[in-house]
Amino acid sequence: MSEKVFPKDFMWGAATASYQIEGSPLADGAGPSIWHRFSHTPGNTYNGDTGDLADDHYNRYKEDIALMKELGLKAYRFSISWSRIFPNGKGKINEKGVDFYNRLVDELLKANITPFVTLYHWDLPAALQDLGGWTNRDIAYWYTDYADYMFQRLGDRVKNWITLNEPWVMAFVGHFMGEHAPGMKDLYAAFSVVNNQLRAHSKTVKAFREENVKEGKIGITLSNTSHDPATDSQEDIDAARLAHEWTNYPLFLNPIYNGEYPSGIKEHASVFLPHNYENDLEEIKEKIDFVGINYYSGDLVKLDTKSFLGGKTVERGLPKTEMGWEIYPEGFYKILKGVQEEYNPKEVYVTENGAAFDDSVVNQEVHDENRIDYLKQHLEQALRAIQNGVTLKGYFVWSLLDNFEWALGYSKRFGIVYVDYKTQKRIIKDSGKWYSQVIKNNSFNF
Ligand SMILES: N#[N+]C[C@@H]1[C@@H](O)[C@H](O)[C@@H](O)[C@@H]2O[C@H]12
Repeated sequence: MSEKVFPKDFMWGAATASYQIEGSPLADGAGPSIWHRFSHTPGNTYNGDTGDLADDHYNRYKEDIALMKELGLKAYRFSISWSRIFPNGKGKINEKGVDFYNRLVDELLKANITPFVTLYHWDLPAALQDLGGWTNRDIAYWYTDYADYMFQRLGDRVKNWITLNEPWVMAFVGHFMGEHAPGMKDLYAAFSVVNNQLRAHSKTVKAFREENVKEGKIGITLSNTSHDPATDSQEDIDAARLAHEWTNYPLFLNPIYNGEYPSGIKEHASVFLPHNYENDLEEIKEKIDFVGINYYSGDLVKLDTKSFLGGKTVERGLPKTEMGWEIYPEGFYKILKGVQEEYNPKEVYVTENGAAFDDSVVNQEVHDENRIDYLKQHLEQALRAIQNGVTLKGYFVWSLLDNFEWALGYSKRFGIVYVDYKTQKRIIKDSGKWYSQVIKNNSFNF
């Protein structure tokens, strides 16, 4: 057995998102989000599940923060529901919505837990969707006004800000595949959403600098799947590279760091980018303080001229999680090493990593050895990345609690804490107890 020791002050945390855990989506003057609308539309979610109750975190946040303290979390990543603050997305402010997040932040600080706030985790105010949502160029102003208002209200206590969560998923799963809110199936719309999210992100970074949030840092969280070529043929190598540029961090970091879309996207997909997008690139190029990396799995990519951007994924035959995703820890290292080599961010945080398994309660315990194994294997790769020059400063496990897994509803459990949705009872899983020891020792045995 070898002990894997992390750097001193490594930021150990857990992550959640507003619509996935809070419940009470319309409480105290909040407006509906596109996920409230989407989940209440029959056929859109597993079993017709909605976020109406979820983990009832809106009412149980103190209990959940006590759990975080018991686990010994150093940090907690959560998102703000835009439509609690601006019920119509802009204009009238809902003070009771602001008050909830003020109380949440104050309770975290009382527990000596550092808040990491995600300003947008997919729950757009429905009123803005009625104006075109992320396909409307004006969203960049609406979003920046919302973000700037949050800097003003919480910036005295919240020092770590994430503008957008997984903008690729928002753009393509929500606007091309139609499987997430708002349920569109339009590739041109999806690419305009990419561009408008980048415009909104960079305008917000500028607003953040102007607000001069003392000791504040701002970044973006990006989804990633490790894509390797299925064979060593040049066509598969090219297809894998293109899949990487399209679905992973380059699609957003290349404009942010280099002021242009990745070369493969310009060559093979520029027709889908908005007219005159080039005029936005100078403004989009705006320094950020950290990059958030989300990672779950990897795949192999093979040339397939019938697929978008000419690549289809094939499997390695590895063990899978309940999501049907192959468990590929090596890919975690490749993504972390890759982002450092390609963009050299000042700081990197793993803002999500975790797994869904078929958890069951036995005598009020949850023995999820498979999740412990998944976390061990991935943390080993995270440490390897640090030892190989990656400026990795922290790790947020996804997720603190079992929660609403979007279109899959409550059928998938990612938490290190089990939630009985009927009774709202929380049970710390064996993985939560294991993770708590990792945090306490800043190390683990492998
Ligand atoms: N699926 N899955 C789990 C997890 C999802 O629950 C998060 O909300 C997203 O940020 C990201 O997709 C990852």
